[in-house]
Amino acid sequence: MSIELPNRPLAGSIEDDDVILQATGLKVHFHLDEGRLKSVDGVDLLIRKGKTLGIVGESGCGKSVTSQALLRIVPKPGRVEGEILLKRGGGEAKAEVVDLAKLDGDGKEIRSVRGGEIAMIFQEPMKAFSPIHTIGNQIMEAILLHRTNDKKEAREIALETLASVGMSNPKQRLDEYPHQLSGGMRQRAMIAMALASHPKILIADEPTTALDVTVQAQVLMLINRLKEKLGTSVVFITHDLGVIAEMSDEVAVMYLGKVVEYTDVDTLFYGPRHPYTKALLHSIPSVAHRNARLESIEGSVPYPMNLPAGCGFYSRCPKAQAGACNVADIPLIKVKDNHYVRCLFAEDDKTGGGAGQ
Ligand SMILES: Nc1ncnc2c1ncn2[C@@H]1O[C@H](COP(=O)(O)OP(=O)(O)OP(=O)(O)O)[C@@H](O)[C@H]1O
Repeated sequence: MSIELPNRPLAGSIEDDDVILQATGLKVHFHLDEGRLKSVDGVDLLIRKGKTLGIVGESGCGKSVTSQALLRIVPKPGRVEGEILLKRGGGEAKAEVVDLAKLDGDGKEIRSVRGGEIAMIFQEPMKAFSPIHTIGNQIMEAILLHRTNDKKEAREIALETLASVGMSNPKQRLDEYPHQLSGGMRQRAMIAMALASHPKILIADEPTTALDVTVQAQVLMLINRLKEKLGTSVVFITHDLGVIAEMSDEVAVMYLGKVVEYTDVDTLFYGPRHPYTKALLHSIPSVAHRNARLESIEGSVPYPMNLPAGCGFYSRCPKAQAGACNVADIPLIKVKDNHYVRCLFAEDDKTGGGAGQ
């Protein structure tokens, strides 16, 4: 497939060696009887080799639908538009760039990408497993599909993978059913299944939200360790900025279907520019300000249908100016190298006001 390479809305593109996926102008609109629901509305993302891109924002801002779009598993009547350029192959052969947005969502090619180049883990592992097959058979199925035709070898790889995610008694687990495992162990088994096919990209959508704090910390550590060892790129989706700090190299802050701030993790915490990012940061407890009152962001994320013109954060923003912010869509503005902000006043405030202030 020949593809015209896009311009560079962010610091880099699929032409760069370290970029494995580039989404440009990604939209997911649900065409409902009541109107068009714009869940994702013009998102640009870069996934770099061996790095973690964190996607953060409140409930309903479009994080999960963005990840569904990357795998082309958006439920009907959702429609994916824009470009999702993925490098496939590599190694001996030259990598081929494929636009996942143009593929048939049920076709052979996207099915080989799912669980091949890109794997996904969710909050609820029961969604990933069939209750009627053993853990071993399900992990082996992924291996037989993407790595080897030899059943004996596939069983050995499944065993190794289960051991590598810290599963106790991995040999016994192979023959157990998902309901026989604890929540934390099921999460590990799902990570093993996702990694068994050696994906280039692992998408983790709130994988630890349902776990207790200790198990959560173990699973996060495990993902970071495996990322280092295997060089996997990770897209980590969460509403929790503490988790973002621990996991991410770069961060996209989403609000109402759009990326409102995009930068490296240090800049996000120590020099945020978007009023929404600042509000999010002020709503988490910090060790330095343990006694300070926590601010919550007033109001809620509007429903993404029949939205008025202008900035999506207008109705909740302390800096909003009528006649400026509510007139036309606000572009993502580059404020410095690898720091992009969707706010007309991003350049005014160079002091940041983040977690370190
Ligand atoms: N299948 C669907 N049909 C119609 N609307 C949907 C569908 N899935 C999501 N939406 C809507 O799209 C918007 C974005 O949803 P999404 O699940 O991506 O948000 P999110 O940021 O992941 O939130 P959460 O953290 O609660 O999962 C929401 O307004 C949601 O109601």
